[in-house]
Amino acid sequence: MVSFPPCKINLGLNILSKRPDGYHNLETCFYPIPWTDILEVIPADRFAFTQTGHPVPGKEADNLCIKAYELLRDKHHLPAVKIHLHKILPMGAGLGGGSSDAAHTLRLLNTVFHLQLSPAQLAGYAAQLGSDCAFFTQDQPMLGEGRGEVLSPTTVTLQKKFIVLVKPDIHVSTAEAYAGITPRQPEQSLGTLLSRYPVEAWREQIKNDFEETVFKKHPTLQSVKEKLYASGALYASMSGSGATLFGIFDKPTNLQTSFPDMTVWSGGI
Ligand SMILES: C[C@](O)(CO)[C@H](O)COP(=O)(O)OP(=O)(O)OC[C@H]1O[C@@H](n2ccc(N)nc2=O)[C@H](O)[C@@H]1O
Ligand SMILES: Nc1ncnc2c1ncn2[C@@H]1O[C@H](COP(=O)(O)OP(=O)(O)OP(=O)(O)O)[C@@H](O)[C@H]1O
Repeated sequence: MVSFPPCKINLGLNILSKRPDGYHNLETCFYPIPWTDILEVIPADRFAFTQTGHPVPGKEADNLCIKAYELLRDKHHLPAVKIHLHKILPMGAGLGGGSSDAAHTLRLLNTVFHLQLSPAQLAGYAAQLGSDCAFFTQDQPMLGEGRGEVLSPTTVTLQKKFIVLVKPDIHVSTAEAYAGITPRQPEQSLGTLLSRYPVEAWREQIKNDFEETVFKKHPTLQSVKEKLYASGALYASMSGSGATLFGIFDKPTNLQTSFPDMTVWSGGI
């Protein structure tokens, strides 16, 4: 069985406090974007993992698809499978591609082997694989709290809008980005702000707390954001801990020629 793990953008990202377990409490709105990897899981005589497309850095055994399989195999006595991942999404990009692959491996295993795991059980397993993973057990925008795994529905919608993602050739480590932050409680919750204002007004209201320190270290990212606004974006921001910037537009917009040496994706929602 095949699935298409999508990526996400973060509409706003407030880092609220540091936790005793070393993670940070945050609030964000995860929004799914239909730019995807391709993932196949089929029953097999022996376990095998193959991978094409962009090479995934690190040891193969650390691939989140394998970690996801091992997690469910140990709990539910799964038979062997063959997993194939075709990697399209940029990595270390703030788009959560690896997290999505992990969650979609769980979802495929649930379906292929009729495990009948509930959405809550799937989200619980996913959260063991990474803070962003639980979100990808859902297919709609969600508010994320806790370390990102406490999810609740939101009415925020970007329907009929167009998104441009720009990924410069810069890598930002998530752990390092968190280490550069001084957490603080915002005056108004992100959920309230997102529902109260139209996209055009978010520029003054909604922010990503990582931008200040990450932009200081990589000024190119600030200039990409400015160029997105200059190109007509209603709202532009960095996603996650970077380095992808996104712009939300009223009409189809293709900016590859504006960012010739960067990876650009654009599409409707
Ligand atoms: C930046 C975001 O993408 C926003 O959605 C996420 O918070 C990152 O989530 P993720 O990549 O799934 O993160 P994990 O793999 O769980 O953690 C990577 C590292 O990021 C830091 N981390 C992550 C999430 C969180 N709420 N607080 C943290 O401090 C920790 O140092 C952790 O060791
Ligand atoms: N299936 C996978 N796809 C991508 N990366 C993977 C995968 N499995 C493990 N990884 C490791 O995870 C790292 C981060 O990948 P990912 O695509 O999740 O980054 P990201 O978009 O920055 O995530 P986030 O938004 O959570 O910060 C990679 O550099 C790689 O070493």
